[in-house]
Order: sequence, then C-alpha cells, then structure tokens
Amino acid sequence: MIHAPFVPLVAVTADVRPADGYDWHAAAESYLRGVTAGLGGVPVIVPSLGDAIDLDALLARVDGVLVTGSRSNVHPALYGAEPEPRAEPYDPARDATTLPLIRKALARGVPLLAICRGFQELNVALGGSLEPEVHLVEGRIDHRAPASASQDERFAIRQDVVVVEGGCLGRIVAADRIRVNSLHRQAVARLADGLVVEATAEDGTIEAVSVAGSPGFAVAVQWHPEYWVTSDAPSHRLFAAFGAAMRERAARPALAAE
Ligand SMILES: N[C@@H](CCC(=O)NCCCC(=O)O)C(=O)O
Repeated sequence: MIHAPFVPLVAVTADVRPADGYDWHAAAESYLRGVTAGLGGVPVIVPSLGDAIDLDALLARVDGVLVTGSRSNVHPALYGAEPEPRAEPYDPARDATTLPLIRKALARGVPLLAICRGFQELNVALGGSLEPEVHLVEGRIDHRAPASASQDERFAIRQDVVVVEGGCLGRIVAADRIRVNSLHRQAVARLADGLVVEATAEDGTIEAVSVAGSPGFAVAVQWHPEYWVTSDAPSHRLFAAFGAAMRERAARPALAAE
C-alpha cells in the first residue's frame, strides 16, 4: 500500500484589523509561509471570535497551533495590571481567543509554537505578567525594531541570545548562542509558573521558554524565526522541530485523538 506523506494542518492565530468598514481577521503572510516553507504544512487561520469558536472542535482536527506575533499588546487586566496608554494598542478579541486556545492546546498536548506576542500570550495565559516598555528598565537594551520602511531591515538578525545548555531549544538549534531579530517593546516581567527559560538576551531579557512537563512540543520565542525560515539555520530548525513534533504525534493515533 502506498502512504501519502503526512501534511500537518496548523491553526494560525489572527489579529482583528478594521479596514473599509469591516473587521478583518488576519495573519501576516510570513507566518503562513513559515508553516508552508518551514515545515511543509497547511496553515489555517483561526478567527479571533472568542467564545463563538469551539476550540475543542478545532484542536481535535488540527495537528498544531502557531501563535503569531502582532504589534498589539495583551490587555494589562489579564495579568492584574492597570490599562495605561503606553501598553496600547490592544486587541481584546484576539486575547479572548488566544489565551484559551493556548491553555487548551497545552492540556491536550497539541504541539504549540508561539512567537513574539504569542510568547507573551503564553506567559500571561499561564499566570505571568509583562513589562510594558522593557527599554525603559535600567540595564535593559532596546529590543524594538529599527526605524525603517524596509521589512528586511526591520526583521534583520542583529541580536545575540544565549541558549540554555541542555535545554529543549538548545537541542533544536544545536548551539549555545544564536543571533536573532528583535521587534518587541514589551517583555516578560513575572515568568509564569510552569515555564522554563530556554534563552535570554545579554541584558537578561527572557527570549525563549518551553512548558515544563508538557505532553507535547510547547516552545515560545520572543524573536521572529518565521521571517528567515528558509535562509537562517536556527529559524529553520525551530520550524522543522515543530513539524517533526506534529508528525510524531500523528503517528501515535491514540494521542492525536485525545
Ligand atoms: N506587541 C508586543 C509584541 C511584539 C510583536 O509580536 N511584534 C510583531 C510585530 C512586528 C512588527 O511589525 O513591528 C510588543 O511590542 O512587545
């Protein structure tokens, strides 16, 4: 019997963007290409419709979840802080969808890769908090994108991160230090219980985590591996590991059916 190659179906989170009198639920193409070119999967954009989406039904059908980056910020009320202008803009519909999606994916062992805002959402979903402007904290560097109209310049790889030796990310990238891009204003303040630090910037900012004891692949990074997935080895290895986790899980039907 000839078996067709397994093609993972990956749920990709969406921002809500008003335009032309409509609310569009959108994911940037770079994340969608991360799924196609990075791991040979099919991306499925999940609208940020909160309770109107049956997340259990979704998670029973997809092989993995990619939580995307976004210029918006997690609403401070979700980590016990007061809303303030410097923590804006918000996307409450996205928060109402991604936070439960993350918790449910982890509980079911559905492989999860979270990027930038997604990394911050994972921390908040598990009880952590965020620093609104990390570059204003003494001793920290500026992690924001360079001011440029060119996306290649904004996403340029320009910062070192130190990878924890023997950790899950270290095994994936096979290096103790990698160079990454950086396009964030916020950062982890209080790390959620259950998250394991996998990499830090040279100023101590947490740059990558995994979920302790997670039944499936559960990794989050503060940088953007999707942008250079076809040309940068660590970025490619991260997406490939996410793909391999989905393929392994699908090969164990009892687990994939949970
Ligand atoms: N809003 C958060 C998260 C940063 C993030 O996900 N950035 C992706 C957008 C990149 C861009 O085009 O600027 C923060 O700023 O910390």
